[in-house]
Amino acid sequence: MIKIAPSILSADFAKLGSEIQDIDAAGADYVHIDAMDGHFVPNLTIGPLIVEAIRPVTKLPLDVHLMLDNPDQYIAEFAKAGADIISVHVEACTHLHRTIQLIKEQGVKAGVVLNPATPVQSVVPILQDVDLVLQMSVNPGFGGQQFIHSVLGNIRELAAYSKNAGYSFEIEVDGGVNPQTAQACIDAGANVLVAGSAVFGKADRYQAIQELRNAQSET
Ligand SMILES: O=C(CO)[C@H](O)[C@H](O)COP(=O)(O)O
Ligand SMILES: [Fe+2]
Repeated sequence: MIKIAPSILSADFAKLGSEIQDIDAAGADYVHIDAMDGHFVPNLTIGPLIVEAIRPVTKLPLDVHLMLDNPDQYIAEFAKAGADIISVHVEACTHLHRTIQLIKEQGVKAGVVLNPATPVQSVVPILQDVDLVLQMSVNPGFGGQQFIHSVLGNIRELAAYSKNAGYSFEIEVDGGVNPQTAQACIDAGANVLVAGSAVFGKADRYQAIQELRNAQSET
């Protein structure tokens, strides 16, 4: 079962509540929320205040992607605001096990994120502790970028690990996912597709989500 996580980075922020209700009614599985600090990535976006405002609007799991230099400092706040999944970049964590433990202590699911140039080896020691691995398929910071095809090798590698006993993590891919690139992601072993412009950029969100979810069977 392929899950679709529309990224609200491409939503109309002037009517964020109704944008989220729209993708909820259209069959989205998660609401993907990109928190950026202007340090780890060259953009500033969403903080816990917005997550708190979104929480009553939907029952969908809030999938929070932290692109912050010091994620430990904000994990409790995002959890308190209503996050269901919190993912941190391996490149931003000096003590990764401690950070993943901190997320779990808040009673939420924990994910680890890899940039396109980060080797899978860097997250292997944490795979038994995480609920989700998020493979970036663009360099983080902005929506609407081109999918980097070399990450498919990483997804295949992660999928091979996920079949081993003791591992139960989802494989999520984020950046440049559209009906053309989704198929390769699914075939490589991803089961959660993040899509910003490919969902919020379309007038018919139901059709956009269906096209992504069914990408595998289109061949
Ligand atoms: O984490 C992100 C960017 O750092 C976003 O989730 C991602 O870029 C989604 O946008 P799009 O599908 O338009 O590429
Ligand atoms: Fe993201």
